Amino acid sequence: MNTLKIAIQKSGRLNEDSLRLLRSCGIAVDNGTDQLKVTTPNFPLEIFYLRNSDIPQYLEDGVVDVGIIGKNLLVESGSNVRVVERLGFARCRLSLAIPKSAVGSEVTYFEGRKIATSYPNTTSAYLRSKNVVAEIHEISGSVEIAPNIGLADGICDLVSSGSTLFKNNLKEIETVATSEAVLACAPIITETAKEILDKLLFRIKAVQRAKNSKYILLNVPNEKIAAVSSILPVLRSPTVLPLSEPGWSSLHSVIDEQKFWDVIDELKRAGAEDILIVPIDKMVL
Ligand SMILES: Nc1ncnc2c1ncn2[C@@H]1O[C@H](COP(=O)(O)OP(=O)(O)OP(=O)(O)O)[C@@H](O)[C@H]1O
Ligand SMILES: O=P(O)(O)OC[C@H]1O[C@H](OP(=O)(O)OP(=O)(O)O)[C@H](O)[C@@H]1O
Ligand SMILES: [Mg+2]
Repeated sequence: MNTLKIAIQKSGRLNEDSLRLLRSCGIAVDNGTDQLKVTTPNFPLEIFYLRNSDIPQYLEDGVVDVGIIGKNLLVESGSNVRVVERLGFARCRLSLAIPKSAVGSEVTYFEGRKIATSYPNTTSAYLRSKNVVAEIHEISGSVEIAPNIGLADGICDLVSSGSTLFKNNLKEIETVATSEAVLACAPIITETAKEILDKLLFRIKAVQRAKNSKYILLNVPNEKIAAVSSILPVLRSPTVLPLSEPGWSSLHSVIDEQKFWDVIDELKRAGAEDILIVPIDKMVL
């Protein structure tokens, strides 16, 4: 069958955002609560709903062509798998943490001590790179509890808001790696799968670009158009349309949302009024 086989986490932190991404690419997706393998009616995809931790191996073996997983897991599995696109969700970091009451603020704290983690390979590589010799105690979940029950002197685990560390009386001392969800590709895929992947990537990029950009409309007196335009961090020169009120124009353009906040005060000082910022659904350049 001429399809691209894609692995998605069956349930957990990546599931919802992965499905949302495919849907925002115009692909009709079933949520996979009953079936572990579904095809999509309006795009040549075969979706495999799998355990997150199994996806790197399925990719490496070529059972699936691509998969959405956390970069942290790819690094840990050491698999020969290519990242083809960063997806910007499930952002977190793998960090070292120790009890709040412990004296120490860096990795050397762990010299000759015991560290609990679900990421033994990444953790030992980091300790090696820092010339620290520590004992690694591997556990598969609820790692933050380990120091409190005397299982280890500290941990190396994923942190996002930091609330799990806080609740367990731990303090973060060093970031080992940062992570986000990525689209990863098997070492070898067929030409047909590659063509479908290119189409999927084209859509994903259009969606990602749109997410970070906003459509901006503002009114400005004609004599201030040049000044306002020079401040706007836009893709190209803005569209200028006359208002029915003589001497005034409306400026339209696309801007990076973050940059907009940096220049808002300057824009107002230069004469911009009635500023509207509108979301963009898709953006093809
Ligand atoms: N607190 C967090 N904030 C943001 N992203 C996170 C967080 N915790 C984990 N992640 C990311 O989400 C991925 C999936 O985590 P999740 O806890 O859903 O699955 P899991 O328990 O690791 O795997 P499995 O599906 O095999 O049970 C992780 O590999 C990581 O990339
Ligand atoms: O910094 P925070 O926002 O508190 O998030 C960090 C927590 O999230 C993850 O666990 P998860 O909730 O996925 O539980 P799990 O160990 O069962 O996978 C991670 O292992 C941390 O425990
Ligand atoms: Mg988890």
